[in-house]
Amino acid sequence: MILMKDIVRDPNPVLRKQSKRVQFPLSKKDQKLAKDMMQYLEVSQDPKLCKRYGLRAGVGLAAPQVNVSELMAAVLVPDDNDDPHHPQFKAVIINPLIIANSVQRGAMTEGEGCLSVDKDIPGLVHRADRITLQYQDMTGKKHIVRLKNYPAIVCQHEIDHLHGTLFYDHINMKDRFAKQGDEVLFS
Ligand SMILES: CNC(=O)c1cccc(C)c1Nc1nc(N2CCN(c3ccccc3Cl)CC2)nc(N2CSC[C@H]2C(=O)NC)n1
Ligand code: NI
Repeated sequence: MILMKDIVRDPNPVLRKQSKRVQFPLSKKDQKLAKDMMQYLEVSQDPKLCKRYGLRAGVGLAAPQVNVSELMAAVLVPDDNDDPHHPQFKAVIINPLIIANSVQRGAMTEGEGCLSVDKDIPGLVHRADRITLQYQDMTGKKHIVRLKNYPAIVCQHEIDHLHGTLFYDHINMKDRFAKQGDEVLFS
């Protein structure tokens, strides 16, 4: 089970490395990693279990955050009314590729948090509002999905981790909450 002690913190250089492609069929190690990362998100989103294991709640976790420089991340974006049975987007995304970005930009009004960044870094994190994401699932099957708003933001945040980018790299430090043109803001 992944616990907070297993999560690498900024400025550990592993968070700035380029991850390597994952080969199929998945090794036993990669299968366990994928399951453990998704389990972390599920446990962290259950208030009782989150408290019991001393976790920080998250909707995304990337392999470099647990010290594995591979192109793999788990994403679990719950449904708005927090219905655990119908998440907005739930997937282990392997060798992900953003194959299209909307011109329209988007950002979360409250900014972003990251399990690997202990301090709060306020500011709008400017991203594409919609993306077309290609990834392989744990069986190696290729998927192409179109995402917008929260799920799109989370996937961009996690895919950034795979290429050594952290969310605050996208904040305009001179004017942290300045909108970029007709950027969509949502909470
Ligand atoms: C500095 N201001 C802020 O952080 C921030 C502040 C307010 C609102 C938002 C929306 C903010 N932003 C933000 N909030 C989240 N959570 C909201 C709470 N939630 C959660 C909490 C409890 C149970 C279940 C769940 Cl679901 C877990 C996820 N997550 C992310 N990110 C950025 S993309 C990856 C994702 C991530 O998992 N980070 C650890 N950003
Ligand atoms: Ni993060």
